[in-house]
Amino acid sequence: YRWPSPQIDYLEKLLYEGRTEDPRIEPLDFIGHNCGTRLFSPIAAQLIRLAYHDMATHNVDDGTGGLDASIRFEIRRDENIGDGNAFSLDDFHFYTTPFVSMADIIALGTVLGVVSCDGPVIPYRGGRIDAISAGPPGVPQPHEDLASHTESFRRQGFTNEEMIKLVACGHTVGGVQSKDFPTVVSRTEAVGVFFDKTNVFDSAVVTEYLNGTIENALVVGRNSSTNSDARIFGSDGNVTMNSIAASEAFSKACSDLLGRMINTVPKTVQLTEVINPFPIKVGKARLSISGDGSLLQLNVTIRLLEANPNRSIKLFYTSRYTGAGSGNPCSSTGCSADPISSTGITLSSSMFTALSLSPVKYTFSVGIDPVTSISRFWFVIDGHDVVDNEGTGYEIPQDMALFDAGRSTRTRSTDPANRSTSVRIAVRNSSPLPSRVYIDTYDQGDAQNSYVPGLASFDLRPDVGLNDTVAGMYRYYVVTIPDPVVSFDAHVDVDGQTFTEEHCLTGDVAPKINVYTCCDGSSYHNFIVDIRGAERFARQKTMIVYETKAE
Ligand code: HEM
Repeated sequence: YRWPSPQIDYLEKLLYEGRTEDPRIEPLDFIGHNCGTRLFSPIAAQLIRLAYHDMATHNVDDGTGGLDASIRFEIRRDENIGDGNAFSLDDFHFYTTPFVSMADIIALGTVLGVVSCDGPVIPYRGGRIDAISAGPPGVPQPHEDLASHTESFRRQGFTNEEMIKLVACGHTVGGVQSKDFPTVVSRTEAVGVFFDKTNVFDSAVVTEYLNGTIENALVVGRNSSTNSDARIFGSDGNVTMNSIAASEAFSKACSDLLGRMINTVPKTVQLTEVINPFPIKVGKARLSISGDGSLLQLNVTIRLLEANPNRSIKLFYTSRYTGAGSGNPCSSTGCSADPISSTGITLSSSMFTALSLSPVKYTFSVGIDPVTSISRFWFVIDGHDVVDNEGTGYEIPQDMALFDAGRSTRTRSTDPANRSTSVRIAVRNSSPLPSRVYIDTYDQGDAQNSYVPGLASFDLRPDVGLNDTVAGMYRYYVVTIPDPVVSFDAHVDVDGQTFTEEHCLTGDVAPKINVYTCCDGSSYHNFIVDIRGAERFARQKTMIVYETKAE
């Protein structure tokens, strides 16, 4: 890894901080937080089941199928019955990007789901590629016999012993619902029956099975033909179940096997290395134009894994253009700036809690002389520790095309079809003038189109109403794009060269959403005020959501 890597940077943040940079989108790790439930079962259970059902069509013989989000096209099959699957897909699609697939998010959902129910930390790799159509059927069903289950798991790449363990690991949270499986749990009997008596990720499903107190409807259900867990768990005389009865053995087995499950991918897919929390994480660097139009402004964050109230941290940068016009280039030691707060913000998330980490994030917002601009930056901690991207510094690749979220606007409407964003790009004056200013947009699709992302391209025109800012050094270009667009790459073609600003978020467009987190951030008391894009939050019953007028 070397900064910047959009894919790894994004996945690391989503995994460990539990959120994206888009202020409209609920943190991913809030979804199943504290093993919270949705309808009948823990949300975590719904996320894990979705990942298994997506993976279960893998064929180890020819290396096809696996965790590839083909479930997007298979969701209406009988073998995928259950609202949890559809809800989970809908949860996940908000987190895809042009460089992170739905399959990667489905896999990440299992890791976060298990941790949110106090289960083990499963090592996570990225790089999955989404299928573009349905795969063959093949999710095991409870009425099938042991031979067909054994063969089904063999095809998925698991031995008999691994099958027993994987089913126990899956069936430690959640249960069977009568509305989905009325022959297993009668509708008049109950809404559903949980697999074990604890609502956490633990070995109770194993111990209750071994000591005969289990109520799991797939073990002691009223219909013996659908007691698939009983057949599987007992298939080797309980040898395997006994081997994972102790909690450490259960945790270890589940971390390994659920890890194998999410890493079961088509043979053409190359996964990344395991993504561990970065000891030092530099966020995305954004160069924009200050509110009063007089300066360039660099916004960037640095996250350190350990809290230290006595730490001092400074950002240094070098000029892009030296001796140009009236500007004052930085000296050879660089210009310097302090963070907005010297104490930083302590982060909390499901993963950081599971790993006993309390990282601190420092935010820098640095005004920069537009004449000399900026080419690279680095940090110095406590006056001596230099953090400089292995010697090269953190590069600002270009200052020709800058997304100006503050001067872009977004229409408000309760009707999604009437919402749009007017995107403004500040383009640095050049000779010759740019031949083309355009954006490549990305939207995450929706349930109607099986969450297939939408890609489009829009040309911008000079914005005559808003021109010549930053001492006449930048000109604005504008285009209005439809609402589903969540991100775009902005390009400026000048004299045979293309300058690009990547992964700009329409969610950054003013008026801003402020997410105020009450209490310690680990509870559900989140108040979202001054919200744009309220539709993003409509499903979240645990939050108070309201919309205020534009500032
Ligand atoms: C022979 C293999 C399997 C069979 C026959 C089977 C069957 C079932 C059935 C009938 C349900 C109830 C679903 C509902 O009521 O909507 C269920 C739930 C569940 N299964 Fe499996 N399953 C198998 C293997 C697995 C595996 C390997 C995993 C994951 C590692 C898994 C994870 C889950 C989870 C987490 C739930 C609970 C979902 C919830 O409560 O919302 N299952 N399974």
